[in-house]
Amino acid sequence: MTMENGFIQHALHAQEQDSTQESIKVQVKNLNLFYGEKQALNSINMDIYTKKITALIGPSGCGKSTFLRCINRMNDLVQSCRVEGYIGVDGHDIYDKEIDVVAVRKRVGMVFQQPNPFPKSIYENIAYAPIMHDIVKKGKECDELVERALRGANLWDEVKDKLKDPGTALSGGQQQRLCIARAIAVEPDVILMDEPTSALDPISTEKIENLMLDLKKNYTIIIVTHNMQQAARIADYTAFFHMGNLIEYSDAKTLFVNPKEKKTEDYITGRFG
Ligand SMILES: Nc1ncnc2c1ncn2[C@@H]1O[C@H](COP(=O)(O)OP(=O)(O)OP(=O)(O)O)[C@@H](O)[C@H]1O
Repeated sequence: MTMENGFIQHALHAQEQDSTQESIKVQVKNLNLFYGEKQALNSINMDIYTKKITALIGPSGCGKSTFLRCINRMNDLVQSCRVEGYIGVDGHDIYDKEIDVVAVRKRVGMVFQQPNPFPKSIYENIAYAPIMHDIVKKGKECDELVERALRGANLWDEVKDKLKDPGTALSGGQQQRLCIARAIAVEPDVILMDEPTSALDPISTEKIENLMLDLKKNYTIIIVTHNMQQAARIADYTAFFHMGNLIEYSDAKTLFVNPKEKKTEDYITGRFG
């Protein structure tokens, strides 16, 4: 079965399931990651739930971004990196030798810390990947998709009259929403966000946070953030990492209000980090 077919079958199956139950979108089992000799992730086990926001928090260098990048195989681009263990997206092992990495990255999109629009027009920033992946043809169909993605990222009203302007001419916050529009244009299931607001002012940050709350109606979102207030504001689930270990993972309220582990408590109360 191809990954695409598998995803469709899973989606149909998911519709048949009780919608009040949490379903697992990403399953991580015994994940170990090495950069050369150095182990950066130690035996991580984690179920990430469908259409929820999961925040990854922890002190600098604890492995949050490394873990995030495993979920769409971005670490493949790091030569010294070796991954052991299992990551399933909708039950498909994304590290399976047969799997198409391009299909994985289409299902699992990514938004980075620094907004990184292509040096192309606003329109082309959105249209490029869907045309490349044969999701739409040029013309009306593509115009509609561009509008849909920009509306989905709460950017349409601000850019609808200047779609031919360069994406790089937008403000930082608008550029980040353009990158989110670009990510959703290929209709992913999961969106990974690596500190998506850390380069933005408070007003742009609030817009992105509100956008994330909108997006989780349709997508599973996993976000790395240094900002614990942000995690507390938007996350349904939160995972606390420390020195490559997953120390505690639970619904966000429990983790912030009633953590089980002393290390978590020390971190969230600012005793280290
Ligand atoms: N490309 C790489 N090559 C070698 N080591 C790396 C690489 N990327 C990360 N590391 C190391 O892996 C560990 C985890 O780094 P990572 O960037 O995942 O942490 P982080 O929790 O996201 O940190 P920060 O919050 O500062 O971004 C660190 O010790 C880091 O130095």
